Amino acid sequence: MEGILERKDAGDWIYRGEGAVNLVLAYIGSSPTFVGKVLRIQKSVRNGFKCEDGPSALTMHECLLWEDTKDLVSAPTKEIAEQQYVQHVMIPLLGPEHVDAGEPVKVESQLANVGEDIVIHMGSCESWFKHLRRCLIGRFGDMNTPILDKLKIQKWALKKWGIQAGLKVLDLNVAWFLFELPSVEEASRRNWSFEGLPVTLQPWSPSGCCSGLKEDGLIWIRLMGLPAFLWSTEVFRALGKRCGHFVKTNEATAERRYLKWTRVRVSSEFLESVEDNVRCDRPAWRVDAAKVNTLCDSALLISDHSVIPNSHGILERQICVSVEIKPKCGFLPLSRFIAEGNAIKRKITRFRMHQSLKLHQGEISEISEYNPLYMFSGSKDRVHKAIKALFVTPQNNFRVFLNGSLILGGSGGVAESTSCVIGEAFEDVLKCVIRADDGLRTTNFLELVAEAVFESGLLDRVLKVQKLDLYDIEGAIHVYYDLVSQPCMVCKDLGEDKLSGRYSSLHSLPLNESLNIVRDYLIAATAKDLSMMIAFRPRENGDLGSPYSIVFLKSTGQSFDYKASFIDLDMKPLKRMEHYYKLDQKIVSYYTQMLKMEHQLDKKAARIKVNGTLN
Ligand SMILES: O=P(O)(O)O[C@@H]1[C@@H](OP(=O)(O)O)[C@H](OP(=O)(O)O)[C@H](O)[C@H](OP(=O)(O)O)[C@H]1OP(=O)(O)O
Ligand SMILES: Nc1ncnc2c1ncn2[C@@H]1O[C@H](COP(=O)(O)OP(=O)(O)OP(=O)(O)O)[C@@H](O)[C@H]1O
Repeated sequence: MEGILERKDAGDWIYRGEGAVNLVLAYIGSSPTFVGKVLRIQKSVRNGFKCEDGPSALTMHECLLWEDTKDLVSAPTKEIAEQQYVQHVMIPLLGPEHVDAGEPVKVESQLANVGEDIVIHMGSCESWFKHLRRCLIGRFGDMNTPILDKLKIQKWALKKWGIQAGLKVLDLNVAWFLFELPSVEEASRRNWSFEGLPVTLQPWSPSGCCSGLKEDGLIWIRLMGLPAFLWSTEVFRALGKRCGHFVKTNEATAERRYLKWTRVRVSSEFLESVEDNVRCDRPAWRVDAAKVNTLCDSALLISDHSVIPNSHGILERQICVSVEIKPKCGFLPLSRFIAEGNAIKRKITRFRMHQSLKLHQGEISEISEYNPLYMFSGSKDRVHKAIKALFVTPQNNFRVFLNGSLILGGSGGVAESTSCVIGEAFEDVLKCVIRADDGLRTTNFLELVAEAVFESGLLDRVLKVQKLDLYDIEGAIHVYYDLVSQPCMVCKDLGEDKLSGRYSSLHSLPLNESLNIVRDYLIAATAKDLSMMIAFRPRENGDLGSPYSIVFLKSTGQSFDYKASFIDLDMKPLKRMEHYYKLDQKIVSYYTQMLKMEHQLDKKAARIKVNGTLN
């Protein structure tokens, strides 16, 4: 396995799908590190989003909002912030079994002192060794050390070691920092402490690192005991620059299949090449809307949830069919802050109303009969009805994969309604999965999906999280403006006095309550946008113990192992609150106008019927 994905690796990755924010690639190569994984790469919206490596990936107000989740607030990049959000916010709510997140920091601590061996070309690392003689490795506290601010450490080091200039600090990972300094003498003279944490400094010398020369001019380097070194963007950057040529990692490093996700270093050439390769697989409008963000130097490696590995994490040559369901919001809001004119929101689902607007805007060609209230009803029959409606109109809410390849639904976007031809082709492909006569396989398959959705009980959890949105956007938006210390635009537009009007109770909440409301609203927004993937593998007679749940399809007498997972648990940006409010108003106002028009047309038609004229 290569530590950095380079241009030559791009051919091993093929298009799997995409949403508004990420492009997802599936692996078709043979490296054990990547088999059974997908790579999630950030896109940059054409109007300007940049992958920034600032001191925090969050805005000042977001830092305030998530201040109780320290690891999230201190995340240096947007991508790490996403990981931390899944880890610390969504997993506790949805349960760890079905969320693919793990924790990179803790993973390292499990392996502390194991060491990380890589091979580099001897000839190319001379300058690196020279450079390293001027470097110290500092360990601040232990692996439980809260994330430390590199700038603070830099200031501390400058002051303590009396260095005027030439000090560089590299944030290696968690408690580890690499210091490059003009002279290591002053620093290594004695033990130090930083904010009460003991600081251990060690010089990084080749003799301490190398475990022996290889005959072919290659050398093994042990990277200071912590595997995370290899997986740190900064270290890869340093290695790339200073060693020139990174050849491979040792077996143990490569055998990290048990990790649920990892950040992988990617070169911009890899990203550019991948972008070229997959362009023709992407929906044209997605290509126009966003391109791969080649400024990012890492991507997320996540388990491929469309396939089921065996209990040892190995993918077998067995048929695996999977469904992806984006169930959207599963309840009707009750908030007392919903304006009278918007009362329709209490009766009609947001999904249904949004369908009308989407149709009007040409985003879809047909209204879906899918009803999220059925999907979340907890009744098997209704879940079944919901799944059948999704099959008929998959849009971006339903996809089916066979061994990782899309066999139904829209690749990276919205699918047209399922035509007879598509339906027949699907029925045919199901031959290898469902043992039933022609014409019955799709019906049985949809029953299997409904059974698993119902059995798993996962949607109950999702609904609970969605319902954290107690105030509806019509309430939460007022609180938002207070949090960001801006005049409330909603009160202004409504001509309300913020302090004495209908929303004054919201505008006079203590800060901690305001924070809770907006935080819960955003968490609920994630839960309203997530997708669930369920992968099925037929159980053969004699299959012994399996780590997966089992679902029995009565109509065909078949049993299936199934694995259900959530994907797309991204944090929603705080500033999107305004967009949420505007979109909500637009959806409701379009729908109410449409109802009015329909009503008028009905009346007119009734008059024609009675009078036989248009008057
Ligand atoms: O606002 P919605 O309900 O239209 O949801 C958006 C989705 O549209 P949908 O209606 O499901 O087709 C939208 O899906 P598409 O890109 O249209 O497939 C995204 O999921 C978007 O989230 P983000 O921009 O990736 O953070 C979603 O935005 P959020 O509302 O989750 O922020
Ligand atoms: N872990 C995974 N295993 C298998 N397929 C995946 C995985 N993650 C994502 N995909 C596929 O890639 C597609 C896009 O991924 P994802 O939903 O994460 O993108 P996004 O840009 O965050 O989406 P959205 O715009 O909906 O927020 C998914 O619809 C799914 O088909």
